[in-house]
Amino acid sequence: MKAVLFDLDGTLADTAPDLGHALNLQRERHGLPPLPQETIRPYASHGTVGLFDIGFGLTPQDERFAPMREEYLALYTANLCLHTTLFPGMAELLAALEARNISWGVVTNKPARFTNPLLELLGLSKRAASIISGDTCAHPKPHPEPLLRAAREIGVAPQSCLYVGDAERDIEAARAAGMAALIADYGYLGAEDRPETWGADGRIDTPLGILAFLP
Ligand SMILES: O=C(O)COP(=O)(O)O
Ligand SMILES: [Mg+2]
Repeated sequence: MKAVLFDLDGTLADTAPDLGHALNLQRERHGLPPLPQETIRPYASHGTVGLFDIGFGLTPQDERFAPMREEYLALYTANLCLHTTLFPGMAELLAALEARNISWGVVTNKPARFTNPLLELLGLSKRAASIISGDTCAHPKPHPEPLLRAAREIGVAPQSCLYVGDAERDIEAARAAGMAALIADYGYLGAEDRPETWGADGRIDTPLGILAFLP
């Protein structure tokens, strides 16, 4: 393994508190009471499609979806990093990778207008060897293109990359890209998720667990 690539929401950083905060601000605007964070958390790796399902019972086919999404994204922009932190152990893991000369990068479905400022606020922009967002390539995950783009930018073969994610589309994308894949069990898995059927190479319950899969 020459590089480790991370999903962002639910794998690298615990973004659910701020995603949920913005959702509750929007619910308040629409006369609805706040939802508990535990209710929102399992939807936090599924973008506005997931958040609007739990927050407003809206699907992308609904004509209210697009204007509501704009309103939500403005609220999230204004509150991007109030409560967001790296998951416990992640800072130590990144330092351990750098000490071993293993490159690391981020491949997320989050749009770049959020990914880039967030990684800057977390102090990671200059350390990441590649940062690929949901709108960097023509197709987001589960398409392999964003993962292949990251490997190309880092200058390593896909077969030498390990991808870590917390949603089925992450593992699907890694498989399709020819990369090894780990499931972050500490992320935003939902009650209906069946991670044992996703075909991953392993599961970790803490970021430092990744080290066991590296040379
Ligand atoms: O914002 C999203 O759609 C999910 O982001 P993730 O791919 O980093 O989990
Ligand atoms: Mg995720």
